[in-house]
Amino acid sequence: MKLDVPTLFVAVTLLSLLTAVWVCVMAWGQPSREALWAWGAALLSFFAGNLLFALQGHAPDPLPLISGNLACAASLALMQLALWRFQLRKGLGLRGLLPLALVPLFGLLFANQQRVLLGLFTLLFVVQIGLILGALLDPAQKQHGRGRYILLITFGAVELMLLARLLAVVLGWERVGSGVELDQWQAMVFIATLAAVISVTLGFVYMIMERAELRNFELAMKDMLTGLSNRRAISDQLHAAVARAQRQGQLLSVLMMDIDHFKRINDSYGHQAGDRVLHGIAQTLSSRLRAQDQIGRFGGEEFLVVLPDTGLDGALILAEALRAAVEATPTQWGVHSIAATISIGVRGGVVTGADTADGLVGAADAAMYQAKAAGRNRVEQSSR
Ligand SMILES: Nc1nc2c(ncn2[C@@H]2O[C@H](COP(=O)(O)OP(=O)(O)OP(=O)(O)O)[C@@H](O)[C@H]2O)c(=O)[nH]1
Repeated sequence: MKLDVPTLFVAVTLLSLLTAVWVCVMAWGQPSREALWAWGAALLSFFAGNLLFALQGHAPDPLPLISGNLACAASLALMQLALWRFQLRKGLGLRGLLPLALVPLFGLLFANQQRVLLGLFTLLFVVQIGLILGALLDPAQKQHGRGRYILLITFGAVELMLLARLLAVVLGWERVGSGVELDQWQAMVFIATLAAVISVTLGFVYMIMERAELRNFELAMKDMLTGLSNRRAISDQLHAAVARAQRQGQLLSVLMMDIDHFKRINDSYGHQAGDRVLHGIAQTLSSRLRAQDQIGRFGGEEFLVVLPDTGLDGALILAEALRAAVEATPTQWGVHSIAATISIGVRGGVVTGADTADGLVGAADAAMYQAKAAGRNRVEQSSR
């Protein structure tokens, strides 16, 4: 394959500029705009690097080499910054930009030794990409999604290529020319670099889209105060559980619970303290449920628990354990320790074809009101 190097250069340069501009446009008004702007700046820096490398032969050596590598190091530093911003880490400080100072320093020290310069710049990029890979693999970050895998695979491949190049330079296999003319081999490296830049950009944009999607899903299905499923989500889960239990003739229990005298807590300690109590009780309840059980905030201070494969006896035992756990776990609010109790209504047993999700909730709700009437902080079962 014969590559027309000047045409290739124009294509690659234009494409990198266009990608940079579109990423900056995409950043407009986005919640993750800081990260996207940093990424856009990284692409612009990569574009500038291409232009500077092209000055080889037209500007005194090793100026194009040093300035081009400086722009590439800046591009990697900005990608690292973008990732840091995406991961919401506290400030990158000047650490991420430190490697940039090394480029002119190497240039001054080894101006006439192209091989040493090439080796040092390659080593610098290996370290920079290593830091990016480290951030992507950091177990302290809750990371998942396909975008991250695209970044890991691409940066991983580039890191291997750079390590191979470093070895070739050290062993003297890599031909270090005057750099005046781009040869076919350099043109291939050029294309591979552009492909990698486009690939990591797609991965990064995809990561941001995945996060926005997750956030929308959480807003639609989660109760923001307690972190539990909201009314819509727990109702959907109950409908699905009822349909499954009816199909398979299985047991299903439903618990409706309500915090006792919650108004008094709000009136005595304030609404914020009430919110904290709600959150604390939600934690106490959800930490005691099995993985297959579902819990949601059904109303202001009401929770609904759905227990698949559970008959009345098992549900009553669990309800009593939950009641006792809430009673034994007061919420700390400043110097105050706020005690709270809950009343629970239980409806459990085999689900028949005549049962509906609303009917089960109504029965558990009626039992819960019996518990209130009988003195609160207790469990009652439905007679229906
Ligand atoms: N802090 C806070 N309070 C809430 C929230 N949602 C509902 N409430 C309050 O919960 C209280 C419920 O009061 P009531 O329905 O009278 O019931 P209660 O005081 O718990 O009394 P019983 O249920 O009869 O034991 C009201 O004061 C609501 O304002 C919330 O998200 N945060």
